[in-house]
Amino acid sequence: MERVDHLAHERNKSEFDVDAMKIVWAGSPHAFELSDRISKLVASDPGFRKDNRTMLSRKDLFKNTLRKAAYAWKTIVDLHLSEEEAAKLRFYVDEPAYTDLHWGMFVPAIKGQGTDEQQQKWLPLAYKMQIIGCYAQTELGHGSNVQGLETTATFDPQTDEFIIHSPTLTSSKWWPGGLGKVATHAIAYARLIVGGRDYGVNGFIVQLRSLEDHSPLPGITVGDIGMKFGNGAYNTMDNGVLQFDHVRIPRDQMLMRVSQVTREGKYKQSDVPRQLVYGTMVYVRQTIVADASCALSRAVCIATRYSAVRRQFGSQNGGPETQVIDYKTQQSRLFPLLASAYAFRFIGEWLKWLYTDVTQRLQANDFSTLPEAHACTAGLKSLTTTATADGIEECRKLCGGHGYLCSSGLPELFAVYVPACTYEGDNTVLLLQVARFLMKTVSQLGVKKPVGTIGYMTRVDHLMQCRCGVQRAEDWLNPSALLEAFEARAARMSVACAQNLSNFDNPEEGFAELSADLVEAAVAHCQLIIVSKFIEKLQQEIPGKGVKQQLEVLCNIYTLFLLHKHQGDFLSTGCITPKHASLANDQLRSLYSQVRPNAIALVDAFNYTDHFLGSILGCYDGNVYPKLYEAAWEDPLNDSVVPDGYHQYIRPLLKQQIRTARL
Ligand SMILES: CC(C)(COP(=O)(O)OP(=O)(O)OC[C@H]1O[C@@H](n2cnc3c(N)ncnc32)[C@H](O)[C@@H]1OP(=O)(O)O)[C@@H](O)C(=O)NCCC(=O)NCCSC(=O)CCCC(=O)O
Ligand SMILES: Cc1cc2nc3c(=O)[nH]c(=O)nc-3n(C[C@H](O)[C@H](O)[C@H](O)COP(=O)(O)OP(=O)(O)OC[C@H]3O[C@@H](n4cnc5c(N)ncnc54)[C@H](O)[C@@H]3O)c2cc1C
Repeated sequence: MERVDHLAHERNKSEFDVDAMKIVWAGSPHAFELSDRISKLVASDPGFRKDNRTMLSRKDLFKNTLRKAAYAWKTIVDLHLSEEEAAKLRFYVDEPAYTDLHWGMFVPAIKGQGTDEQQQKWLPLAYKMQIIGCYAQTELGHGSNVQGLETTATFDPQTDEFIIHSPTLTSSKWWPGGLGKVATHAIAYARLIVGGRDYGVNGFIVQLRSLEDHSPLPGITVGDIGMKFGNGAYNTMDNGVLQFDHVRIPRDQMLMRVSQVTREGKYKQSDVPRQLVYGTMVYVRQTIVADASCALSRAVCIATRYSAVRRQFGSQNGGPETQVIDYKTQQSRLFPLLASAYAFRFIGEWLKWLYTDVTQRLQANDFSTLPEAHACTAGLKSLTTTATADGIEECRKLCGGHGYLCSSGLPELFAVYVPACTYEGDNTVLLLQVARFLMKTVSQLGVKKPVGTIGYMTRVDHLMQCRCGVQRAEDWLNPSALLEAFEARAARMSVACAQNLSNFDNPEEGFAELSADLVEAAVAHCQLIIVSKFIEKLQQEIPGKGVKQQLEVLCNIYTLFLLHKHQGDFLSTGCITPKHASLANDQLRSLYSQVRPNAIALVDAFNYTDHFLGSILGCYDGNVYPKLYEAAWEDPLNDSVVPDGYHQYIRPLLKQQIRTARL
């Protein structure tokens, strides 16, 4: 049967080179080729089928995930895939699994916190998957408060071992992915006790299960913590519970890059900052920012394509009804999300650069940029995951009733994504870290020159009193006007918090009292980072017909949408007047019209296969209705026309004879 492209008329409207945009989205021609090849490989292999996920019981679902993970590994080995290709393959398999924690946290923790000898011993085993690791930090009683962890690692000088112990119920490890049913080893975080003294939390490599029969080793109690939110979704992951009963490990299984315990039982601190114990979290937060654009763009792709297919109202003289994408309300909800997906893509790229830079500096014993890297990764992780989780849910609503069907892909995408607001640092807790960094910067103004993303604070005197020069709606397209408004807002909110804080005798009490305002100041600062990096990106040369123009439109939409949404901040800090706000809104409306003919091509540029999207509403050819109709009949409930339970529960009801006055 000939395949009809129901969105061809939309694709013909586009005003830019989609293939060139695909390369910008991927990051480079190499990255594009890699993604394109591996995504097609996964999509064409029935071994990676995922359309039945939401209908499986937890046990079947989990076993199927184990099968897929093993199959993915076999594919990687058989095809001799490189590390980069293997990571892409796991990404396109698109199913949370123990391997995420093995590759994403266990390996990086050993790399970041292990000594050279420890890396040489453990990494080859991990790379070959002869051991499978997880990252066991969080406990039943404490997740955010890492310093409050209760598990102990007590040095025994007699045997040259650490005794790992869970002294209370609340000290049980709780949540680590891969721990529940799979991991053979964990990086367990525990309080280091040497000679009766508590040296704070450190990482230890602990074997949990036998490498012969997978049974827990003596002293280890381990299991899964139970069903989580949504069908399918994150239930493919075995988040686990773990208790240690005086488990002994050799001394050299303490990760010793940051601090060491000698054979004689002496504690020694390296000359690297103690905060490096938290280094794995900085790394993972950076990857979460990069992933946010993937999840959001996926939802946006589904909602945009479906909005062009779906028609409601507005038919005249028997002509077709209006495509819902033509409603300004639909555009004002959808296009800022499209723009955010691009903005997050570029901020993810930039953050990766920042992370690489800080890692190289750390290796050369330059620790100066670590606080900024921590603030950026924490703040941007918080901002992008919150916006993405909210954005996916908005996309579901943008798809009306059909968005609520699992076959739209959106419920599962939301359920998989939403814990990103919590894991790897609760989003509010992380913004408070940014706020601490901001307050420290303001308090040191005049003493220490702010640099990098906080560099705008060098112009604080100007930013505190500058006036917005916008006179016509088009003036809002001027990057300097936009940047100055965002810088002034961020600076004024931080300075106001610092001034309020100075009224408290006890700074910690003040910080707690003002924490809601501090979080808002942190948001303003992080939004400024995203806006300024998007603008910087556009100062580079970007090849391809019309590509740069499209990105300029998206950058302006992202920025003016934020200004519109947070106009309370801009107005109350006096950065803009109501007139400026209204001009920004006029400009935003006109930008929506400019993006409209290009909307489908802009989501095509993500280059997602139908397999990866996993959505009938978002399929490339837009042939939504026949596919929805067919899929309904695939549901196991439709296996028989008369449902199981009819004879037990429906027929007796229909046949009952009740004689009462009322009935
Ligand atoms: C909230 C904090 C940051 C607070 O820690 P604290 O020790 O009380 O810190 P403090 O006194 O405020 O600060 C001490 C100091 O440490 C700095 N700092 C804090 N974190 C980092 C870091 N990551 N890198 C570099 N520096 C860091 C702070 O800025 C402070 O610096 P300062 O003293 O001001 O110079 C921390 O404990 C934390 O990170 N909590 C969140 C826990 C978390 O993220 N857990 C992740 C578990 S793994 C996971 O969820 C896996 C995800 C699963 C998946 O991907 O599938
Ligand atoms: C799906 C999933 C996977 C996970 N995987 C892992 C893993 O592999 N390994 C691992 O070790 N952990 C893992 N975790 C645990 C995760 O890192 C923690 O849940 C997370 O860090 C949040 O900590 P918490 O649960 O203690 O939240 P809490 O800190 O108890 O948060 C509860 C509420 O208190 C607020 N709050 C807390 N502290 C403050 C404060 N100082 N000021 C103001 N408000 C505050 C928070 O904002 C939140 O609203 C996972 C969690 C999930 C959901």
